[in-house]
Amino acid sequence: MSDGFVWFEGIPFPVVDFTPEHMREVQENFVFKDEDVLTLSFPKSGTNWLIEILSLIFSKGDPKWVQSVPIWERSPWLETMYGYKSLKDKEGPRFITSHVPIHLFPKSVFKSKAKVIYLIRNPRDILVSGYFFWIISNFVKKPESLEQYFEWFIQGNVAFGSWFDHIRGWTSMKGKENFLILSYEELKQDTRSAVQKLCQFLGKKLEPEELNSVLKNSSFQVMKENKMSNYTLLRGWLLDQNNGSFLRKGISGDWKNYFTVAQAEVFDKIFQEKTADLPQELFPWE
Ligand SMILES: Nc1ncnc2c1ncn2[C@@H]1O[C@H](COP(=O)(O)O)[C@@H](OP(=O)(O)O)[C@H]1O
Ligand SMILES: CCc1ccc(OS(=O)(=O)O)cc1
Repeated sequence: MSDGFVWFEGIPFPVVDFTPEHMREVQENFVFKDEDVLTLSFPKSGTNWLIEILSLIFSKGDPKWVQSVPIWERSPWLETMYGYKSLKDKEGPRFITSHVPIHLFPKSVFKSKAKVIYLIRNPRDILVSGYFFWIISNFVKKPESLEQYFEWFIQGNVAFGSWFDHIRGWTSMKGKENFLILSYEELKQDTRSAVQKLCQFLGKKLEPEELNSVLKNSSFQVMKENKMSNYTLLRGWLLDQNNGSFLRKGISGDWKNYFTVAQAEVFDKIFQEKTADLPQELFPWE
């Protein structure tokens, strides 16, 4: 640890439960199984919403599991020491979460038939969401202002590095049979259709009332009140005791309330430069 991050291969990671040695161990030794379901994202893309939906799909809409087991135990965060320990010898199908960029990820995933879901979100909303989350967190460098965090974000000096590199890396898997790209925006716009798409990808069939229960129990309001999913259990340790909320607004386009006109222009320019050669259908918000 040096400046509020742990650095591994030139990329900043959180300081709690991460070490470079451990990151190397995960990269070299974690073995994926064909039955695994892997949620991948850049932080603040709606990762925990997707985990809640997956938990409910596999429970056929029964909320018992999401109401009794913390979200980080249901789909542990692979690159943390805690997550790796709980996952590596676990029997049966596993839910696994990761924010690691593709070039530092365990190679075994590319040989397995594990179902991989990459969640993407407008990076402007990720930036704003990240700013409000990291200022109430105690495990990454805290920005002093949104202006400062804006600079860090476009330079890639935030937890897990550059959003642009992250999506370029992972979306190169587009088209593989076991790889699904889903956006926060499509989840928000038509949650029912997005959940049906997930079910199809996962080979799961839900009855209409089971689907309704998935939608109800993964809704923003219900998740915000579920202490197994709203991260209030970590208050006073990884999160500030009284400030802010993990489930903050849960909307698309909130960046418009925070970016100045100049920041919006700078971001547009960088976005265009860095994504010009990528399939534009990856970015449904543009
Ligand atoms: N059920 C839900 N519906 C909509 N957004 C949700 C949600 N659960 C979490 N989110 C949003 O997802 C973001 C967190 O993402 P992650 O899980 O990757 O850290 C937060 O965004 P905001 O800060 O914009 O509200 C949070 O509010
Ligand atoms: C407090 C542990 C925690 C919770 C949620 C996080 O968000 S994200 O998964 O990185 O987007 C990070 C850490």
